[in-house]
Amino acid sequence: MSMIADFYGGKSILITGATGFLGKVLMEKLFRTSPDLRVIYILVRPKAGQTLQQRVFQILNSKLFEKVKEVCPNVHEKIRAISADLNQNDFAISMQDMQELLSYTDIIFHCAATVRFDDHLRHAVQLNVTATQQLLLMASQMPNLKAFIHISTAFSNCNLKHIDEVIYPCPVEPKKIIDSMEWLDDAIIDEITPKLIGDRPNTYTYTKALGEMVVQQESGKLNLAIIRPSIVGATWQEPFPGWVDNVNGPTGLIVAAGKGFLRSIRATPMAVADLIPADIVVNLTLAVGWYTAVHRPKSTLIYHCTSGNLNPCNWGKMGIQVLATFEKIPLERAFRRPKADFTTSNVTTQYWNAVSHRAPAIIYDFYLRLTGRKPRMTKLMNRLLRTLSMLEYFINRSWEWSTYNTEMLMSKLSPEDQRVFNFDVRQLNWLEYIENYVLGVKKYLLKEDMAGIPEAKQHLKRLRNIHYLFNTALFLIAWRLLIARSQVARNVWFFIVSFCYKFLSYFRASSTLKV
Ligand SMILES: CCCCCCCCCCCCCCCCCCCCCCCC(=O)SCCNC(=O)CCNC(=O)[C@H](O)C(C)(C)COP(=O)(O)OP(=O)(O)OC[C@H]1O[C@@H](n2cnc3c(N)ncnc32)[C@H](O)[C@@H]1OP(=O)(O)O
Ligand SMILES: NC(=O)C1=CN([C@@H]2O[C@H](COP(=O)(O)OP(=O)(O)OC[C@H]3O[C@@H](n4cnc5c(N)ncnc54)[C@H](OP(=O)(O)O)[C@@H]3O)[C@@H](O)[C@H]2O)C=CC1
Repeated sequence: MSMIADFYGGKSILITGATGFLGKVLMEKLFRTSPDLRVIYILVRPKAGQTLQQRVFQILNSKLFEKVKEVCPNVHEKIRAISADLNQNDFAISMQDMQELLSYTDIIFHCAATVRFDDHLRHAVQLNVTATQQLLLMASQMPNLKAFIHISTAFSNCNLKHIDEVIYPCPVEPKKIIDSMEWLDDAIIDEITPKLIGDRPNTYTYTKALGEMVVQQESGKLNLAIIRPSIVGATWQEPFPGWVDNVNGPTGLIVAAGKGFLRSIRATPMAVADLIPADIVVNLTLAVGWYTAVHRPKSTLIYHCTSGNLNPCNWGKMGIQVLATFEKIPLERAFRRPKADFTTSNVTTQYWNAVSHRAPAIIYDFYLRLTGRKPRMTKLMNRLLRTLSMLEYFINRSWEWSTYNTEMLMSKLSPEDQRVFNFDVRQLNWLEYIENYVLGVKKYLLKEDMAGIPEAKQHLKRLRNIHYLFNTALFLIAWRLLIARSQVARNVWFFIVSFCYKFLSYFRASSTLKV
């Protein structure tokens, strides 16, 4: 009997960010392990021409929710999508919906955020700080609320090397930042952004740190906890291995490597790749929700959901395994063969960017133009290089996160809960996980059919032949130009030709003698 699953039975749960990567895995696990929960309220905005209902329908009918439908056939009735935009005052929730949320909510999981690294500070503050503050205000008016779980990031303090499960204050109070965003114009915000974020690499990590401070300021009144996952990757085991549906973090680079766009990346192979599977994050989150509501710790506990100190893997090992998997199971219609390497200096990075990224893109676009098609590769490559430059900060450093609270919580779980809500990253086999991750990228993100593997391998063989042909042609042209211009090259060429001629004459003469 799982105490955690039992706890969520009959409860009304509010999830923000339920349409996101982590939110969907969280919802799936809740429905699968506690099908008798009362309702899950999700705050959703209409997006990309889809209504709320269409968005929910699409999620529930996706591969991710296949198992849920077996254990909870009436899942459609248990999900209540509430129209909300976290950028608006009171989230633009109708009075009636607001009343329902305030009256019934038992637990809140706050996952919504902007995870873009390059977001304008005003927008990042609005979503990651102001919206958190507003949600806390709403929470304080909920008579039945038992726990508020805030999802932050292990990188909110990435300006430090060793990070404990505590809140590190930012120099400027979040309230002051929120106020200033209301009256400062964009130009001034742009000017002060580097000063405000200080030694953090982007507005994302900075605003997530401010969000934590906002949560801490409410800790006297509410029963709160903060979860800090590191780099969230595809699922490890549940509902099945390798599930992933967006390109954030390493996923996009795995796609780019598999399609042959990514040939070199500035990374430190020995740096710790602090990846954490999405299902581990979700299991910890649900265990924290239970523990916070039932045991009501005296202070707001912070839980690091990281892998580095318990079961470290490095980027070198990860990269090699990604490429090894693509050897066996290639992606379809690759641009070039998957073959990438790590570089460590700025000079070599610039060199390989020019030779391995920009030059092939220019040549391919030239070919597209010649064949009457629209060039697109240079644009795509520029975007990839921009993305690489944004991610580089995280793949050239290592951090140490202490995990006392997470380990303490593990020890409080019954053996059954440790099994059903397993967040023990020590049990994870990295090579197996990465292989499943790559497979998941192919199947669930790119929706490629496994039956297409022989054709994909054939395509890679063709690319290899084109590569050899191209290199030979390039060499011959270069050589021809060289001997036209240099006496030394002509002498070398004369020497090689006469040597070959003599060798052939000798070979012919000796074979004639034998006869
Ligand atoms: C020895 C052998 C070596 C072999 C090596 C080869 C193997 C390679 C695999 C291993 C590589 C490991 C790399 C690890 C990278 C680690 C990242 C760590 C990040 C840690 C952050 C902390 C965790 C968090 O808390 S937050 C969650 C993470 N958030 C993000 O990841 C968001 C990042 N994305 C952005 O901020 C933006 O998308 C940005 C700024 C990168 C680009 O913005 P832009 O406006 O230019 O474009 P978009 O419209 O957003 O997208 C354009 C285009 O790019 C695609 N794309 C987006 N993100 C990625 C990505 N991560 N990788 C690749 N491609 C990406 C996107 O889909 C769009 O494509 P279209 O085709 O145009 O639609
Ligand atoms: N992915 C990762 O590697 C990590 C993530 N985290 C944290 O985990 C949480 C979830 O991240 P993840 O699932 O990856 O992110 P996603 O980008 O996949 O999801 C973000 C969610 O927030 C919602 N959202 C954004 N803006 C609004 C808005 N204005 N109104 C309503 N909803 C909005 C999105 O809705 P919509 O679908 O409408 O856009 C989406 O559901 C975040 O707090 C993030 O900081 C922490 C560490 C690592």
